[in-house]
Amino acid sequence: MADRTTLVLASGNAGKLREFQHLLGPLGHEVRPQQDFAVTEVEETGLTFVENALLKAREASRVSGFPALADDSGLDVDALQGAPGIYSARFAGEPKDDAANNRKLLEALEGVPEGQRTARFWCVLVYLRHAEDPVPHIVQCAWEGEILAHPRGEDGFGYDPLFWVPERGMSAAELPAEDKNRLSHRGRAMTALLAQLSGDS
Ligand SMILES: O=c1nc[nH]c2c1ncn2[C@H]1C[C@H](O)[C@@H](COP(=O)(O)OP(=O)(O)OP(=O)(O)O)O1
Ligand SMILES: [Mg+2]
Repeated sequence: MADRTTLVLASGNAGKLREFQHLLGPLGHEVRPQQDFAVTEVEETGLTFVENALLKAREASRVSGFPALADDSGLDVDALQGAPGIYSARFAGEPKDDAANNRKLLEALEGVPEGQRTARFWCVLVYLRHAEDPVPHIVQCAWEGEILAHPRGEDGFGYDPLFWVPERGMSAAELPAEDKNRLSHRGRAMTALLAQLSGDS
């Protein structure tokens, strides 16, 4: 990514937008939400995070004419054999609802004791220089944690209130934004993507 790139974030998620602006703004990059260009949500028909991220990035770049960054992410819970996984955003059905998803996750894990509630967030980032870019930059990162029995904290988004961060002894929704950005699946994936892109124009 060149110095001071303007890119479109191929996401309708305000929580992701906040985190990417925090990660990329200080480096001089302008992160514009896809809503600025009237990009509408694509159907996430892939069977993997990477396929879904590619679909989102391609559409946002096609419509906006800018390089696009897409994030497809989700929660992988061991006791649920990897669910909700790529279906995390709609775990409790349509329309997407974080509170309903969190309730459904707690129900699904009822009776599962501490120690067997291990989980991880996955984040797959795709960067396309243009809509027909045949060589997308792709990174995949996980963030290990455990699913709490009760929500804690007010910050973040999505499943953050139920995601225990062992290395910090608090939930992801209790972590200061700066710390979440440094530790999280998304923060570390962005760092890895920037490393991959350095030297690229
Ligand atoms: O740091 C996170 N903290 C809490 N929850 C998170 C995080 N990262 C992903 N998640 C959850 C939210 C959503 O339930 C799913 C992502 O689904 P995903 O399709 O990638 O995003 P989305 O539909 O909200 O927005 P969009 O597709 O427009 O980018 O995983
Ligand atoms: Mg989505």
